Amino acid sequence: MSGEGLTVRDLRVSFDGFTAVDGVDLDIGPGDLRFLIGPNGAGKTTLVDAVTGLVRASGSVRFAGQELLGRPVHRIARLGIGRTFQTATVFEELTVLQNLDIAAGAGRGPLTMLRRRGSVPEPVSRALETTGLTGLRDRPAGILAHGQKQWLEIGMLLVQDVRLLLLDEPVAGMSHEEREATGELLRRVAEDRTVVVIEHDMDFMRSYARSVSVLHAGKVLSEGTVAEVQADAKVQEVYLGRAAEPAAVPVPEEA
Ligand SMILES: Nc1ncnc2c1ncn2[C@@H]1O[C@H](COP(=O)(O)OP(=O)(O)OP(=O)(O)O)[C@@H](O)[C@H]1O
Repeated sequence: MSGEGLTVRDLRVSFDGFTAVDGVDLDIGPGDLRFLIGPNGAGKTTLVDAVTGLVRASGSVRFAGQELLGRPVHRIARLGIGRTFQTATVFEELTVLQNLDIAAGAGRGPLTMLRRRGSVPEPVSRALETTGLTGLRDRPAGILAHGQKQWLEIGMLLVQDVRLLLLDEPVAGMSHEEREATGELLRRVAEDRTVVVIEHDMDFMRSYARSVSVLHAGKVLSEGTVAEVQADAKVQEVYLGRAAEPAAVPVPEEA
């Protein structure tokens, strides 16, 4: 495994006096596939918003030796940090290839993009292969299945050479097969990048997480391997107290 790690220290985000992220510390090593789980409103998305510059925060967030807090969104992106949202944002009327080419050109001038139009740049063909979309490269993104759109969005981060990917519920609404394919894709991506996944799907988390941080009320409640987190009485209490959300209950496997 290689790549850069993410270090978060005493991260705090407040909205009008309400503290959504309340002194979070995280050490996410290079090549980790870290899942952030926790009940609704725990602060998971706000934490990712803070890392990517979408909300103001205090504390420290360092990636690849650089402090991120205080930088504007585009400068954080330029450091190799990219995210997806719960709804895929691809250009539906353009082909898969065109979507990837535009993403790859995000950091290039229009002349460079014109010169390259005739051939498929190497990072784009690699992203097509990694995401399994090579056979669909000339189809409009609008006809892709839900899962394939999410993979395209991940591919758009890969062609930008994003080193830290932050993915918000990447398997929401996916079929069983799509979930498995996504898990395998994330494993491939994490071979040489750092991946952070916000997730409510506990089966998916159990199958693919290398490490887990459980957030609750803006704080890190528990952290470790899947087995360690599942065995943590504090985690069981938080989830088992939420009978209205049975899908979110991480029942210990060997209990
Ligand atoms: N822009 C905002 N203004 C005010 N409060 C906000 C804002 N964004 C988030 N919050 C609040 O901060 C808390 C954390 O929200 P956040 O979306 O980060 O939780 P989450 O763990 O991602 O939840 P979910 O799993 O439901 O997406 C919630 O109480 C939410 O209502």
